[in-house]
Amino acid sequence: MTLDLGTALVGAPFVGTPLDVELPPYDRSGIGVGIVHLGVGGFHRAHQALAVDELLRRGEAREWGICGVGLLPGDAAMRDALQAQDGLYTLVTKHPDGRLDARVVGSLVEYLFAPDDPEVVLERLADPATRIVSLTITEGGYNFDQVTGEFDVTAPAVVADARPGAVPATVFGYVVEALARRRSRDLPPFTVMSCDNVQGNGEKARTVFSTFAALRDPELGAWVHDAVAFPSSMVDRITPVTTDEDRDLVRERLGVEDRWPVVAEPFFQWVLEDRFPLGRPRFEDAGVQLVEDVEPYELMKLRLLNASHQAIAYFGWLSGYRYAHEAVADPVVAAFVRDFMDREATPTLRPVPGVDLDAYKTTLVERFGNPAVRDTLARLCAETSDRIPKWLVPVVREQLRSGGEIARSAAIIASWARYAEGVDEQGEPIQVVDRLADELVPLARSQRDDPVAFLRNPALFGSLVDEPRFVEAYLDTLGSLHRVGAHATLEALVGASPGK
Ligand SMILES: NC(=O)c1ccc[n+]([C@@H]2O[C@H](COP(=O)([O-])OP(=O)(O)OC[C@H]3O[C@@H](n4cnc5c(N)ncnc54)[C@H](O)[C@@H]3O)[C@@H](O)[C@H]2O)c1
Ligand SMILES: O=P(O)(O)OC[C@@H](O)[C@@H](O)[C@H](O)[C@H](O)CO
Repeated sequence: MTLDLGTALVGAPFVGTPLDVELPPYDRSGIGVGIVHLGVGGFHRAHQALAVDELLRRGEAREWGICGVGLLPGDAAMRDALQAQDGLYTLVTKHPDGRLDARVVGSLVEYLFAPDDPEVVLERLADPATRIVSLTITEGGYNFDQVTGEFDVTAPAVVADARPGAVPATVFGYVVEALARRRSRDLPPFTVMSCDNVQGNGEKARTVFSTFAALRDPELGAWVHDAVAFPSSMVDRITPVTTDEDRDLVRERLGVEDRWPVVAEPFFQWVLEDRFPLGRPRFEDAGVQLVEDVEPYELMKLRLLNASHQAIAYFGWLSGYRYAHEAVADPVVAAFVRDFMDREATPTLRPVPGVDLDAYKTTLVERFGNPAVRDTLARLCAETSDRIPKWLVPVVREQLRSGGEIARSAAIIASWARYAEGVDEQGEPIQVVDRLADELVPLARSQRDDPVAFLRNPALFGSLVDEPRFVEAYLDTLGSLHRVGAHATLEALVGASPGK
């Protein structure tokens, strides 16, 4: 028997299913919207929405249901899937030994596709019941300069949204217009909770939203800056892109017909600053760590997990692997990643309360190696210009300042430059998915004649091209990648590690 989330469950009591899937055991009617989430992709559905579902199962948080909002044209597919299923979807947790857990998540009680009716979204945001607006809009969504950290006021979509009376199209236009409406109605502002992999994501969100608001009206900008709370967070759960195989698995092994299930690893972590003037759900009851200062956790995660993902991505792809678990099953790749973590990323970290960093790093390599998750290197190789400058370049800068090692970080950047040439070691094309691909691919191709061409991009690398120690290490790897290929280059890098 197959349970169709689009028909069987809507409006029906979630009891009596013969299937081995946990259904929401709570009554979904009457759950109020207290959170509006912008950017409902895989991650939100595997993480925050799960936490709220957990609270609902405990009989809590009935005023904290989530209204998901898609802002970009590409979100029409999520609208079609979720609206057909009354917001329900299956979350499958994949254990390394092949075991699966599955539950149908019921916390997304509404989904709005903003281009369908911007006014409905604005009024949902401005509604007094909305007390938290959360975001997973990707690193690129914040529209700030990688080096200066400043909001790019020249982006055409931003300029258009800042015009008086504009119908919003960007996240900035929506959030700021809604805040302006609340202010004019004497309503307190909602809390803006960023859940993106951006260092200092709360402060970054404050900067970009208040700068945008000031373009409309300087007084509004000052009010957004001072009156709106922007708690920072560290979020962690590897959530790959859903595939057709995942849909088949959900249908065949679990008996659920789901237009867009989500799959994730078992690990879940969320460390959150406790700054919610209008209140919040009791997230701690769902395993969330509420702390005063999130920064040490963020740095640990972005520099050990996310930067290591980039260490695996291009070397792995050029070595012929297509999945993260395949790449780290190769002892040379695993040794390289661990060396990078130990010798270059770790020295830049502050002590992290309650965390044994050695154990954390060991767990990370195990998580990358989970064969059931099937996280693709293609996902990790995408949009690098929003990732390496944010997660890895700061490591290089700090190590240069302190006289620490930088060979592996330089090698990771060189592996990106080699990958960005758009042709692999067998001469097969590589599809470079990056908002700057049109600029980066020709630059990378020119590096056979002009080896530092790729580095001459201050928006991505600042002045690294003027740092002789960095450039020497970078050129060593790039030359080796061209001469002997990715795997032999990694072997040499690992063999050259002190202590090996
Ligand atoms: N996937 C993971 O393993 C993971 C883990 C931790 C954190 N995250 C964070 O979550 C983000 C999203 O990841 P995902 O796996 O859900 O990706 P996804 O591609 O499934 O979803 C991304 C969502 O963001 C929206 N979006 C993208 N750019 C936007 C913009 N400029 N303005 C407004 N909306 C925009 C998209 O329309 C989509 O709804 C990541 O970039 C990262 O910051 C992801
Ligand atoms: O999704 P992004 O763009 O932030 O980065 C790619 C991965 O490194 C990231 O998604 C990790 O899987 C995630 O941060 C694990 O919690």
